[in-house]
Amino acid sequence: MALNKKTIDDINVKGRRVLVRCDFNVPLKDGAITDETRIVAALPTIKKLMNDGGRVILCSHLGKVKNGPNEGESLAPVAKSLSEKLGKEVVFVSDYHVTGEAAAKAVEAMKDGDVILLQNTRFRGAEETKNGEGFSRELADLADDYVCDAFGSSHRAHASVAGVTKFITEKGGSNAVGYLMQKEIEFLGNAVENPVRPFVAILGGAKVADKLNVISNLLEKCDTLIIGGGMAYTFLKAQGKEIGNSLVDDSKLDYCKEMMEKAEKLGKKLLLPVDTTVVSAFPSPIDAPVDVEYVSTDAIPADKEGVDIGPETCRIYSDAVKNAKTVVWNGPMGVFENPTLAAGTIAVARALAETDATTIIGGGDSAAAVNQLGFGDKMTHISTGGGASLEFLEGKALPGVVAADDK
Ligand SMILES: Nc1ncnc2c1ncn2[C@@H]1O[C@H](COP(=O)(O)OP(=O)(O)O)[C@@H](O)[C@H]1O
Ligand SMILES: O=C(OP(=O)(O)O)[C@H](O)COP(=O)(O)O
Repeated sequence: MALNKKTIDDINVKGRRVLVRCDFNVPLKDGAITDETRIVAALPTIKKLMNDGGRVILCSHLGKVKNGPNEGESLAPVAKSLSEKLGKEVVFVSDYHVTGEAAAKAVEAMKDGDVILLQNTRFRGAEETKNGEGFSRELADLADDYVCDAFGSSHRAHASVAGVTKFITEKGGSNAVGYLMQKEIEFLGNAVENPVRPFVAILGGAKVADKLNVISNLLEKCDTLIIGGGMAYTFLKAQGKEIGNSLVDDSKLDYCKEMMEKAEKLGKKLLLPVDTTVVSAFPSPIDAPVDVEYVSTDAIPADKEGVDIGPETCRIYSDAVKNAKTVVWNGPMGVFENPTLAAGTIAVARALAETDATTIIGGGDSAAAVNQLGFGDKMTHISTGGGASLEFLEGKALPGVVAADDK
């Protein structure tokens, strides 16, 4: 699938300041990066721009930043990892203002081929997430050209993904996409344009509100839709079941009912867990020892929380992917970070590893899960985007792609 957008092969960056939006939203534990997939995936674009003599200004978000700027969501560990991987110091601008005086000074000191990393763009709050013109302009002021290589964030119309391009254009610069964007879109486009059937989609994880929305379009494309993880309980509640303290989006109960009706009307299989692993309290820290019970989804105790699919559901879901020819999976089946709650995610990962289907895994945590559990090299493609790959598969335009200049 050809992407009719300007790419980094179409621009000459020698001596120019190039702002590069990456998706460095990596999982962290005690300040250490637990999965570097997204960093490794960004390297080809960064190296190309360095080798061409560009002055590479990297930016990204990390986490949701719900309580304002904080060291726990600083990009400092990413700068360290990048420096090691590039064999050259990546200067980290730790200023929480992201585009302040410190950033301007660091940019001014750059020589051709240098790389710096700005602080977490979400430290600017709604200015970033509401695509604010002021912050977009400040970002553009730091650079001559802009490159979007943040595939995992390309479904977000945020200042550093979309808004910034308007001001780069105003000053006569180029807005291009990087190699990772090209690679992801070409691969996903080819795999799902005419998917080899049966086509099974598997959804899980914790970003319930976001991901419930993709189901309507996905049902039209796939043959079977499997729901696990934190996504499942809103469906179960919509069926009138008790879900205890499990994750839920109460505003989506009617929507879930509609989706179950839609699946039936279209003759598509929509699989929900028949049993679930429950705990009395969510483990803290997440990998702390925990006592579990396995219960039918018809009998979840009101004071318990569902944190993984149960053993019978593992069998049903593994069976459901056996004869698939294309599988797209986004979102872990349970709280896989805890070894006691990883069984569902392991079962599905193993089932995918054993099929001869084209298997596409999307999402930061899903990629981390598959890699940590040792199935990474058994999958056809591990996408750096979860929500982004789902929206792309739905056929939606991605703001990060739309904002790039046409060829
Ligand atoms: N039943 C559940 N309850 C709470 N959290 C869950 C549940 N199942 C999975 N999760 C969590 O979902 C997170 C991943 O969700 P998400 O960000 O949507 O996936 P991805 O990054 O792959 O797109 C993991 O941290 C995992 O612990
Ligand atoms: O991790 C991400 O998405 P994903 O969990 O869907 O893979 C991206 O970095 C986007 O992050 P966001 O969902 O906080 O905007």
